[in-house]
Amino acid sequence: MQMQAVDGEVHADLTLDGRMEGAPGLAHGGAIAAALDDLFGGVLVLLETPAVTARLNVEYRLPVPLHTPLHLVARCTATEGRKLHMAGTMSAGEAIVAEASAMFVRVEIAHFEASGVPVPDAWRSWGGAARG
Ligand SMILES: CCCCCCCC/C=C\CCCCCCCC(=O)SCCNC(=O)CCNC(=O)[C@H](O)C(C)(C)COP(=O)(O)OP(=O)(O)OC[C@H]1O[C@@H](n2cnc3c(N)ncnc32)[C@H](O)[C@@H]1OP(=O)(O)O
Repeated sequence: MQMQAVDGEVHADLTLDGRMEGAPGLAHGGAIAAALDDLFGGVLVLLETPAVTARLNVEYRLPVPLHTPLHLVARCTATEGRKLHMAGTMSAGEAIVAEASAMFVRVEIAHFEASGVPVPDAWRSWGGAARG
């Protein structure tokens, strides 16, 4: 998913296809949640903060059709120690089809390095969990 930073928010355009089908012709709720969670990952890049999803809440407002352009927007609404609160929307045209809120928790880069797969070099200059 291609993301763009606009005025402190992260925007993305996405069209879901048959691989993301739930009910016939409609997007699977898990795909909608994954897209919004991924977008919150983009907010972390904007903030240069390594963190992970601790809690994700999705409100499914309308069925999401496949093969239809969707617009997603996310931002960080508050920080509280290691906790980052996120909010985002997915829209089809003028209609908001899903809204998400999430709590991320800042971690050290070592959290990701534990997988054994190298992290991007840029992440090493970011502030980790110790940052206030
Ligand atoms: C991931 C990318 C990051 C870098 C950015 C690059 C972006 C690149 C762009 C795009 C790439 C794609 C990026 C995708 C993005 C999606 C993100 C994911 O999918 S992340 C995978 C799913 N999430 C996990 O795997 C977490 C698993 N959980 C943990 O590792 C731990 O539980 C962790 C770190 C969340 C907390 O563990 P503790 O031991 O470090 O800290 P404790 O003391 O337990 O919690 C700290 C505070 O948070 C609260 N807390 C923790 N979990 C909570 C929960 N589930 N609900 C409510 N509060 C919770 C606690 O009560 C505590 O609060 P008090 O400080 O006491 O006030």
